[in-house]
Amino acid sequence: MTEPVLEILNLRKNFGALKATDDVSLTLMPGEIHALIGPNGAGKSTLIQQISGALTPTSGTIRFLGRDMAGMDMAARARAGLGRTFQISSIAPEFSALRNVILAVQARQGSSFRFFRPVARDRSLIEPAMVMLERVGLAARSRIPAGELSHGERRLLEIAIALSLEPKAFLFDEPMAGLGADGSKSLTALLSELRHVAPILLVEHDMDAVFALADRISVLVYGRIIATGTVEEIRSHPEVRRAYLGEGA
Ligand SMILES: Nc1ncnc2c1ncn2[C@@H]1O[C@H](COP(=O)(O)OP(=O)(O)OP(=O)(O)O)[C@@H](O)[C@H]1O
Repeated sequence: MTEPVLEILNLRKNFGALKATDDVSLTLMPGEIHALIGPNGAGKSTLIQQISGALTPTSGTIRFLGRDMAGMDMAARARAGLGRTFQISSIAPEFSALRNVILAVQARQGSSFRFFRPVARDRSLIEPAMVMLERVGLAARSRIPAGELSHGERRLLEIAIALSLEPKAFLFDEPMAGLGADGSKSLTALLSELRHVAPILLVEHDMDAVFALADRISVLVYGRIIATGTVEEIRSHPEVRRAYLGEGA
């Protein structure tokens, strides 16, 4: 049987009396996009933050590639292959798009032997960095300072940086936020391909994107998962329609 890449078991996070995560169990399987949807305040960010290591669960287990992540901080989880973007921006605005990706490639390769070498002329860093920029469609913008890129382009640059770290799973927290229709469309196409690089746990309010992308959807309401299923199962689920999508959905 195929093992999940990420497995969450009976996770709970209390903020005082508030059960922000209330006995959540879910899996992320190889090759899939698993979308997590729910109304504002349902606990989506709280859940993602526990997976990334920004918040410590009250109880429960998070396993990544079979390993219990309890006690691992955010950096250790990132090194283990948990790729996360959109909440902590890792972009240096004064550096070119290329240089931003080079720094990530260098971090991945380990920089100790390169310390005194001029990074900008090191082909073993430039070539893989350009491959990442090409993959996200930013190759033609490689020389532009990151601070001058559009909002949508910075999203793509964040993905190129995340890709350089060779993730084994992606956590994407509202990647479509603030993008126009064109930006959402191209990011949707990119995420659809990225699932083959590493599976994606996707928190997203843009339901068009969710319905276009998700292999499975879990619906979170008041910290609890009320349903997990395919797009069709979730669209026709009576409790989901009542609690979240509305009867017109
Ligand atoms: N640090 C905190 N201390 C106390 N309560 C918190 C804290 N962080 C979140 N909460 C509460 O936990 C609940 C879940 O919040 P969370 O931000 O995870 O929801 P969300 O589903 O991500 O919402 P949104 O869609 O608006 O981003 C909310 O009631 C929120 O007010």
